[in-house]
Amino acid sequence: MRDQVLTDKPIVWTIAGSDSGGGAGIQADLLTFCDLGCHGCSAITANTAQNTVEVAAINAVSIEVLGSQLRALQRDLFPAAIKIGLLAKAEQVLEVADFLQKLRALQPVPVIYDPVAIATSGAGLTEGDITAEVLSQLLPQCDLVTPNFHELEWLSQVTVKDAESLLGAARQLQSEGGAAVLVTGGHTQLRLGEVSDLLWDGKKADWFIGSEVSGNNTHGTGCTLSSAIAACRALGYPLRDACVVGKAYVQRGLRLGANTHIGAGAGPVGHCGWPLELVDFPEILVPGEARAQDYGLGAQGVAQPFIHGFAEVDSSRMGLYPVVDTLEWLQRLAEQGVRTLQLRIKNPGENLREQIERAVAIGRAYNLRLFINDFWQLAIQCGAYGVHLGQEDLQAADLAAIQSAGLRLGISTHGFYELLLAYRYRPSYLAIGAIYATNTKDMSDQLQGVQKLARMAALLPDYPLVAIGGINVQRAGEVIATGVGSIAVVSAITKAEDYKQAVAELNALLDNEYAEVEPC
Ligand SMILES: Cc1ncc(COP(=O)(O)OP(=O)(O)O)c(N)n1
Ligand SMILES: Cc1ncsc1CCOP(=O)(O)O
Ligand SMILES: [Mg+2]
Repeated sequence: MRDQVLTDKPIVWTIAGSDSGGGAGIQADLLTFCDLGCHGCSAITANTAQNTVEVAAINAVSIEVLGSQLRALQRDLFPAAIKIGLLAKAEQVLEVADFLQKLRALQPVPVIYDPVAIATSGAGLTEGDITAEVLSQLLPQCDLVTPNFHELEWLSQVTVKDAESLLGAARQLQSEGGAAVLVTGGHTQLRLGEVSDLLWDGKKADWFIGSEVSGNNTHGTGCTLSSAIAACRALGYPLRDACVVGKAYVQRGLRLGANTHIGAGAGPVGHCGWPLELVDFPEILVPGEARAQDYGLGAQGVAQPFIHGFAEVDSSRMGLYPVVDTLEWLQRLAEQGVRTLQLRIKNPGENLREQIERAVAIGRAYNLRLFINDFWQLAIQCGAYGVHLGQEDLQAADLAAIQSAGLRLGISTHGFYELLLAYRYRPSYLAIGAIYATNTKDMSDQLQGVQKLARMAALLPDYPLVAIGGINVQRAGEVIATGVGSIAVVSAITKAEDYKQAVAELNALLDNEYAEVEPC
């Protein structure tokens, strides 16, 4: 069992400077990798002499020393992701860029670069200027670069004075090197009390809004953030999920580490395990909300006013939730006592309205929680119990109309980022998928797995959550154990040899879990 756990750990490298004070650099990176379930390896670029109040020396290593570490790692410990921190001179930048180019030709590896070059005091940390080498050689080998405001100004050559110029600088940097840009807001607040990061990936801008934590233990936050993002990428999380979890990990370290006393100056940020509490996660800014203007999102055309708070479902545990495409299935399953159902018609004929009207009538007759997938206008017109919408539908649908008609709203999500984004609308439930591979719909690039589901479900313990995708009688137990109150299934019922037995077995698993959670 122990071996199994160890071999399952993804390998993450940090190419960075050692901080003799133990708060930043390699030391912070390895603590982060370990906390987030990865095996950390290191290639040291400089043996810095520092404590919590001063950087006394940098002590860059030679190209030979740096290169020999990288080559030794490559021979035996191929990385699932790489974090780069302090590169102390131009030759090091070129050595690492060249190495990465060859390594990534063998196999794609996500690379996250935290451009550490200026200390908080303003002192340069490099021997000479490395700007040209970073821009022309290193950034093209990186997937993400995580500058703070000063580093953004340095690399983009754009003066940052507000949200608009910040986005302009991020766009400039991204277009230059090709890497996505996450601008960290720890040093400058655009809104009082908020510490917000901007992600620009070349297509879309996202603001992740965190709340300020009072306290002086902030040393190593940039290193920790970029390492946490690298760890999450190694775990297979897409970029946005990795950024959101990384920010939450740092926030948790700031919050729980605020009262430790280490050194006379800025103490190290805490390393406190996987973030499982919603309080540490950023809010994702939604266009149309009041503060969007302060983050430069006010001028983007006519944003839909931000609508939140939809009619509630009567229980956070909606239980077994079959998703079916005919009225016959609705009728059959209602007769079996199933209470939560969805009508999901993907090839509508001319009688769509009539089908929805009849579905609503069945729903009323059996007192169902019946959700209509996609067709929200017809659902409103027919007086349905609720509608289910995907992420893309959120932009197109008239949420105000759904809300004012009193319909419940369920929203699909595929990871932390979408979960947090959809949660801002306070829908009636949030669906998470696909948990496993499924033949019902191509979800191959959006598989979540049970461990990630459990981590997402932990954030919203009392909120109605639905898991979907590849769930069957064999797998339902471990899904229900994550704490979700509902499992949505298609083929486990519609393709079952005996659908009545499938309903009974899935219900028994749900009842069993609920009985264990709720003492009578
Ligand atoms: C309960 C539940 N969860 C997710 C989905 C998927 O909805 P969506 O993302 O809109 O995709 P389609 O179902 O329209 O293909 C769902 N239908 N139900
Ligand atoms: C509609 C949908 N959305 C995410 S997975 C999925 C299909 C689930 O079907 P099955 O239960 O047969 O895997
Ligand atoms: Mg849909």
